[in-house]
This record gives sequence, C-alpha cells and structure tokens, in this order.
Amino acid sequence: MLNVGFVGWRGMVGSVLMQRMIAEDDFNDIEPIFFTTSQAGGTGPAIGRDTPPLKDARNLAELMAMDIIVSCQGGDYTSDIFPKLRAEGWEGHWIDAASTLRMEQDAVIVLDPVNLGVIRKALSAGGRNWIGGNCTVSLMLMALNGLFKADLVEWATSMTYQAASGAGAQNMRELIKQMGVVHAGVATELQDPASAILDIDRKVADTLRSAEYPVDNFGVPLAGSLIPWIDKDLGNGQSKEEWKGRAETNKILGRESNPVPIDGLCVRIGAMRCHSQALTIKLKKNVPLDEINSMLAEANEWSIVVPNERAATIRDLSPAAVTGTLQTPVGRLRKMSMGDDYLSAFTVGDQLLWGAAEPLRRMLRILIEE
Ligand SMILES: NC(=O)C1=CN([C@@H]2O[C@H](COP(=O)(O)OP(=O)(O)OC[C@H]3O[C@@H](n4cnc5c(N)ncnc54)[C@H](OP(=O)(O)O)[C@@H]3O)[C@@H](O)[C@H]2O)C=CC1
Ligand SMILES: N[C@@H](CC(=O)OP(=O)(O)O)C(=O)O
Repeated sequence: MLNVGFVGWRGMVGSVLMQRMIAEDDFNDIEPIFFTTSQAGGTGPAIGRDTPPLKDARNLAELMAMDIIVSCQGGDYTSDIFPKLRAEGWEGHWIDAASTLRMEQDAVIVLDPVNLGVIRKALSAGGRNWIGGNCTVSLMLMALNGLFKADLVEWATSMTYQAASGAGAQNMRELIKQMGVVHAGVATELQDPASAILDIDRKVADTLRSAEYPVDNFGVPLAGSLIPWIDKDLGNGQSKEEWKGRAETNKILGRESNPVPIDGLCVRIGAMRCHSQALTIKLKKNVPLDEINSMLAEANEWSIVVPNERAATIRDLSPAAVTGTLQTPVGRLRKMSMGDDYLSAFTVGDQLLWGAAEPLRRMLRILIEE
C-alpha cells in the first residue's frame, strides 16, 4: 500500500478532508502517516485504526519516505517545504489545497468531474503536482460543467456571494460574534412588538459602526453588512479573487491557449460555508432552455438543476439548503432580455467540500487506483 503523508489534517479544510475520507473508507486503501508543524509525537486523528505518533512536518527525511503527500497546511508551508523536497530529489505526488503552486507550469488544478482528461494526460506525462482550485472557480465549474463540455460559453461574468469560511475559521467565528452583538444591542426592543422598527434600525447601525463591534479578522462589519473585496488588491481595480476566475478556469479546462473570457465582482456576505454566484453567460449560439437544463443536469451527478420557479428556488438554491452537502445546484436559468444567447444562472456550493477538500480526496483516489 502507498504511504500517504497528511499535513494540515486538523485545520478546517483538513478536517473536512478527514471526514470525507472516513465516510468513503479511503483509509482502507493507504498507509496513512500524519504530520504536524506544532505537535510532533502527539496523536493523529481518529480514523478507526491506530496510526503512528505525529511526525514533524518540517522533517524532510520523514516526508521523503512518503509516496504521496497531501497538504492542507497553507501557502507558507508549501512555499517553504515543497521546493526543498523536490530539490532533494523527492519524486512522490504532492496534493495541495493552497494556491501557491496552482499556476506553475508543471502543476495541474484538479477537479476531476470537469477535467479528468487534463489530469490523465498530465499523469501519463509524469505529472506529480496536483493542486486544488480556488473554491469559487471550482464551484462554478461543477455547476456549469454541461455548458463548458458542450463548448457553449463565449464569455461569462460572475457576481459572487462568498461565505465567511473562505476567509478562515477565525472569520467564521467572528461572523457569529458580530451577529450576537447586533442582536444583543436590540434584544429588549425586539421583545416588544410595539417598539419602532426605525429605532431598532438606528441602534443596529450604531452598533455596526461602534468601536466595540468585533472586527479583528474581517477589519469591517460583515454581519448586517457585506464586503465587496476578497483577497489582494492587484492595483488595476481587480481583486486577486476576481483574477482567479479567468486564470484558473482556463487552466482547469486545459484551454490556456484559447481562453474563455471570465470576469466579475467577488463579494463576501454573511453565509457560513457556502459560496453563491450569479452568472451572466454569453452563449456561442442560441440553444433552447430545455436543452440547456438537460446538459447541466446530466454533466455530473452533483450539478442538480433547480427549476426557475419561486418556491423551488427559495427552498433549494440557498446556502441554508446546500451547506454540508456535495450538491452544486444551479438555477435561475433563463434567457435574458438582451437576447436569446444571453443566459442567467445562479449557483450555490459548499466551499469546504467541492470548493476545497473533495477535489483533493478524489485526486488521491485517482493516484491510489493508478
Ligand atoms: N479556508 C478555505 O476556505 C480554503 C482554504 N484553502 C487552503 O487550505 C489551507 C488551510 O486552510 P484552513 O484549513 O482554513 O487553515 P486552518 O487555519 O484551519 O489550519 C491550518 C493549520 O493551522 C494549525 N492550527 C493551529 N491552531 C489550530 C487549531 N486550533 N485548530 C486547528 N488547526 C490549528 C494546524 O496545523 P498543525 O497541526 O501543524 O499545528 C492546521 O493544520 C490554506 O492554504 C488555504 O489557502 C483552500 C481552499 C479553501
Ligand atoms: N479566497 C477564497 C478562499 C481561498 O482559500 O481561496 P484560494 O484557495 O484561492 O486562496 C475566499 O476567500 O472565499
């Protein structure tokens, strides 16, 4: 059995990966070895069998004994350790959640329901670096897989509604704290049905703007507000998250030489772990809506089509409905008033599952089954 080293398994993404691997019995097919940057000698995760004490994730010799390393530890760890391992001659497979290596020539961004062909081609060419994509990009491609498969997308814009989890575990906690502070500030008035809503609103606004509002992680209010900027400022008016839309999509699809233009605005909202996005898609030709619905629904088992009706949409196409599941539903499908080749769509997906852990888990399976 292959020796598989796991780094970053107790973080948020790593924990979701562990949950999925246990659920799919993946540990039965590997020899798992767990590493840590802070607790060497400690105990690994409960995976239903004994595992050796935690190894030091900075010990190159221990890492080099692995056939495969899966890292959910973060970009700093990857930047530090990965080049050293390769420089020492390690030839194992490196599977990583961090963005550090994504755009490297010898790395494949893995999302196998969408780009198994790209993965297989790289494998036969000796590829060894397999990187999970940006969550927003992966979730968009899972949902719109059918349109890309049929090569129907001339260009697309995506307006996102991204969850707190994308910013990290501390940010999720801060979102809930903010909600609590907002509620606490008006709890008495809320209990009185006769209290004036504009008084409540004014108090809430005062709370959001007060120096006591907890913003250590986001820097500004999220609960009761939103943040229309995600990731770094590229200095050209675009955020790095927005830049990834085009760059990563085309790399995943293996069409860097003939890229589909994709751009949009990325916005953080007060959802916990589901990213949503509203898309305007310019089709290459006018395809009837029923055919589009079938293409999307049949593209993969997770891209459920939600009928473009009010009741179904508000019930099934929301973070509350999708969180914790592997579904990437797509709905609000209609031809827009600009013309029959303009399609609107709205999609939701769990950013820790298909947005982070699941593509890595499935890449590991592909390597195990090679
Ligand atoms: N958050 C996200 O939505 C996404 C994240 N990614 C990438 O995945 C990587 C990891 O992200 P994420 O999982 O959010 O990182 P976390 O901060 O949750 O975990 C990273 C590491 O922090 C250490 N750590 C320190 N204190 C704790 C604690 N109290 N609980 C758990 N771990 C702790 C652990 O390392 P140790 O055991 O060695 O101390 C852990 O592996 C990043 O590169 C990120 O870019 C990719 C896609 C989405
Ligand atoms: N930037 C994403 C989360 C993330 O980790 O993205 P990336 O893996 O591309 O750095 C978000 O904030 O929602």
